Amino acid sequence: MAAVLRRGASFICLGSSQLLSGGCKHGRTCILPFFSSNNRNSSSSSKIKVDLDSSTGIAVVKFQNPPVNSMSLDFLTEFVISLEKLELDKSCRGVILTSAQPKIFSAGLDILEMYGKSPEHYAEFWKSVQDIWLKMYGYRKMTIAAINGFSPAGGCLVALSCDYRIMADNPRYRIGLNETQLGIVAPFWFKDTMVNTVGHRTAELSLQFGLMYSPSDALKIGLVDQLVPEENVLGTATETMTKWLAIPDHAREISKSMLRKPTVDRLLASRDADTKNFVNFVSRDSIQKSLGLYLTMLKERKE
Ligand SMILES: CCCCCCCCCCCCC/C=C/C(=O)SCCNC(=O)CCNC(=O)[C@H](O)C(C)(C)COP(=O)(O)OP(=O)(O)OC[C@H]1O[C@@H](n2cnc3c(N)ncnc32)[C@H](O)[C@@H]1OP(=O)(O)O
Repeated sequence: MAAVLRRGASFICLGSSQLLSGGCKHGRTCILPFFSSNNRNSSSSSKIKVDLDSSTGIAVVKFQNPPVNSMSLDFLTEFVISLEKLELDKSCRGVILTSAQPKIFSAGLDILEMYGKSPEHYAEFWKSVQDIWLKMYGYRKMTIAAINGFSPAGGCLVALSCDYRIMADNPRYRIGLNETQLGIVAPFWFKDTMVNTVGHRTAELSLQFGLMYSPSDALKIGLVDQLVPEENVLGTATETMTKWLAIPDHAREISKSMLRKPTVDRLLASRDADTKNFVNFVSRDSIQKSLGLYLTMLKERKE
């Protein structure tokens, strides 16, 4: 398995062992072109666009998986590769996640990856969901979610896994872990991430009802840290990142690790069991029926 990277005008082919240390450990082929000019490095796979300004150390990672940035297996693979590459890049100190799609940060996991597929496919998909959360929640560099639209379920998890969340103050947007509304269950590590952010009681209400919060309600419960006018989301995220980067990296990193490592270790200790649980759960006829009804509902809403 090889990945082809292009730096400036040259192409580099990487074998899987290099990918383990330098980027992809997922055994999937990826093509990530790089264009350098002055202090900026831009790379764009089909679903993730990375723009790194090495003079500030800030990378902007944009989701570009229209129409709704649903997190398919391909999306998750490209996403984790981009984060791994940035983590290894010494010129990068902080990463801002945002969406290239209007009005949607991410619609969460791609439901089609959990519907009507084989157990082997479900297992592969779930491992990629675990990978992205493990990468993000334990990420060594500073991360900010610049939430410029709807952010249900997996989209909310990605935002929760960042160190700081800035959301567009648009009363139409919603964010939350709405899994129960689909007839499915947020796994324990989604729950842990929520509890660590908003506290146990709020998480109890939030997860059981599958609550989706308006930006102002999300701010009240601490699900997001700051609201700004929609057009200022990315600018504010960049200013905020600059303030965080005034803290020495090693001190911030160790503090983050002390707080988050026990939560990460819990999944690491039970990844296989968690995957089996997911496959068994999602393969049930009743769960497939719920997901099918939900997909139909999404389509009929438009008619
Ligand atoms: C013993 C028990 C142990 C328990 C063990 C636990 C096991 C674990 C269980 C499983 C856990 C899974 C965790 C799941 C996490 C998730 O993320 S699930 C996904 C949740 N997401 C949603 O509910 C969002 C649904 N989408 C929307 O609400 C809206 O689309 C939107 C985001 C608000 C955007 O609205 P709008 O702009 O109006 O666009 P639409 O017209 O609705 O959508 C456009 C097309 O996109 C399709 N689509 C939307 N979301 C998804 C999605 N998440 N996946 C796949 N496809 C999606 C939508 O159907 C439209 O399709 P077309 O009609 O074909 O155009």
